[in-house]
Amino acid sequence: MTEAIGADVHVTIGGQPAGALHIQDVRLHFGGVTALDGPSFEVEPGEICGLIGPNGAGKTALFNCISGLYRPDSGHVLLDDTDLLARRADQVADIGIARTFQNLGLFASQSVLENVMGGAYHRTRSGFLVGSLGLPLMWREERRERERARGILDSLGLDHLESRPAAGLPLGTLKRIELARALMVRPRLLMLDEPANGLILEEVHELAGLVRALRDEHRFSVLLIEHHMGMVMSICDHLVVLNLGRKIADGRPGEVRNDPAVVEAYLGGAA
Ligand SMILES: Nc1ncnc2c1ncn2[C@@H]1O[C@H](COP(=O)(O)OP(=O)(O)OP(=O)(O)O)[C@@H](O)[C@H]1O
Repeated sequence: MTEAIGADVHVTIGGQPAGALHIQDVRLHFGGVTALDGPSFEVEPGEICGLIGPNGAGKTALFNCISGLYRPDSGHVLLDDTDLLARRADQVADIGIARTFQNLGLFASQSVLENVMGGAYHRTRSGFLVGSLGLPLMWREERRERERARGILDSLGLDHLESRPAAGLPLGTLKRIELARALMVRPRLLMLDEPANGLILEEVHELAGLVRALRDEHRFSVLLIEHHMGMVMSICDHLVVLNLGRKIADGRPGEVRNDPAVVEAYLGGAA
């Protein structure tokens, strides 16, 4: 079980204005497989946009294009006016893009605090390893980020776990640790890849409330891949539906929910 989190979450993550994400005609092939067949859409600053669709629709492929892990064959991906396709995966955090992974990206043997601090690695001039050699500037950087990580853990009700290794902690707790690590980026756009996967219903409700509370307080934009329709419908302002690499719907959740193409491609199949 995860600890109860109220809707009133206060986290010191530092303010950066939310970014608008522009996806324009993105195409990506793997040999003969078309992963992305030209979807275009916008995520407005501060909105929670759900990216849904059946298995193999291209959702994770698009996440990987945004976060620099895949290079599309053509198209444009921008955060405000910054061209993300000109950046490497290790550079996108610098402009305020944070993501979580479908299968968790935590280091099992590291402590919870070390895992969360890893989210700020890009911010330090040296990296924490050099800092541990004792150079004063690096040491101050590390201490500053350590305090920020502690503040975020505290706000998410995880502070009592900071010295524990990630290994062996319940899945719901690990998901929140990953979220804490993403917050260390001071996100302008937070990308969540199936955060509810594997959680029990009560944990999904808690997570949904937490994501919305964080967005309400910090006004970052959220792009959410999620198969759990209860979570999607309860927190998304906007939905984009992919099927076979193409966008088949784009609009408010209530409208998209009843779109015949969506019912046919995805929601109907899941019902
Ligand atoms: N690295 C890769 N190599 C080859 N094919 C890939 C690769 N990544 C994705 N694909 C293919 O691209 C298509 C889209 O996959 P993707 O993982 O983006 O779907 P998805 O919508 O995230 O599905 P799911 O909901 O199951 O996670 C699929 O046909 C997949 O097999």
